[in-house]
Amino acid sequence: MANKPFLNLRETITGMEELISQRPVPHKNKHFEKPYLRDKVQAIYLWWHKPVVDRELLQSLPNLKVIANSGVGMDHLDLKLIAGFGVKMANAPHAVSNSTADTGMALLLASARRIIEVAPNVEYCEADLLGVEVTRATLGIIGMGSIGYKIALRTACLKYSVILFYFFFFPVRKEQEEQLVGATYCGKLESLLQQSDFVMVVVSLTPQTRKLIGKREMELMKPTATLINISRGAVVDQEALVSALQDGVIRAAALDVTYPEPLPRDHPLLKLKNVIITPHLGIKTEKTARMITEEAVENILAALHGLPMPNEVKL
Ligand SMILES: O=C(O)C(=O)CO
Repeated sequence: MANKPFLNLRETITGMEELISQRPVPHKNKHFEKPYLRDKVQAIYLWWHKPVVDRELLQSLPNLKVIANSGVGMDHLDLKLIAGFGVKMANAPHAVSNSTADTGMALLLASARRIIEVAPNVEYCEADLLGVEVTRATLGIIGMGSIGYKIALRTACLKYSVILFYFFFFPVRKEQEEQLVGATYCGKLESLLQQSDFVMVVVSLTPQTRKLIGKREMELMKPTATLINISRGAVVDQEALVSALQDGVIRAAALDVTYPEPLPRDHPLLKLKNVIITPHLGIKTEKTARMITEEAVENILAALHGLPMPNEVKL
């Protein structure tokens, strides 16, 4: 019962099936194979990146006013193209921050204590299964948006020394937030990589952040360091990562994101013991799904009523 309103909302906004017409409209988007009244559609709620928003779709919806994204990352969208059609765009940075930060911390702890590697082994722990300590470790967070901040908050009880590096997407320092979480701003990515025991990647994927962490950056990291990526797979150079993990350049990696998603079954990353890969779990909790929907509805209603949208993405 508790799920019902949420599902109804989602179907009402995304579900073009609800807008029945007798005119079948073929479209390469699965969501649009069913008949619907194109000229009635004023808003789209993108649920886990679907439907694909391309020129063909935008051209087919003459009254579309707003698109609300169900997450914070928007690398799957051509924002210029959307703006060119006069359509407003919103995302959901607040709703996603806690659950994504939890995913990052879960990966960090699981990797530090080799939980996934040893879990199937119910024999008593052998000396060679030693992990690394997280208390008083140095955590480098690359990207201090809403998720980076929540990660820093979570580390306070572990007495981490948190160092931060902002990337292009968040060029403005948030000194008050830094103070609140006791984080030290690090002016150079190189020095963050050199100092950190755990490096957490939380930046958006943009042309500037694609392969931000490559061979050179991994070589700057400590051989005992762990790389955790909860942003987008393409921010890390995966080929360089495979070599770095095979050659002991870094200790381990924990990835919630890869490219492609999912990885082909024979991908070398899936064969390495010092890697944890989860299937882009980031925001996937029931509560977050509801909150994202609420945030999307708020934005959509604001746009349709000509009010300022709380999370408008401005180009
Ligand atoms: O919010 C997003 O875009 C995410 O992918 C979180 O995992």
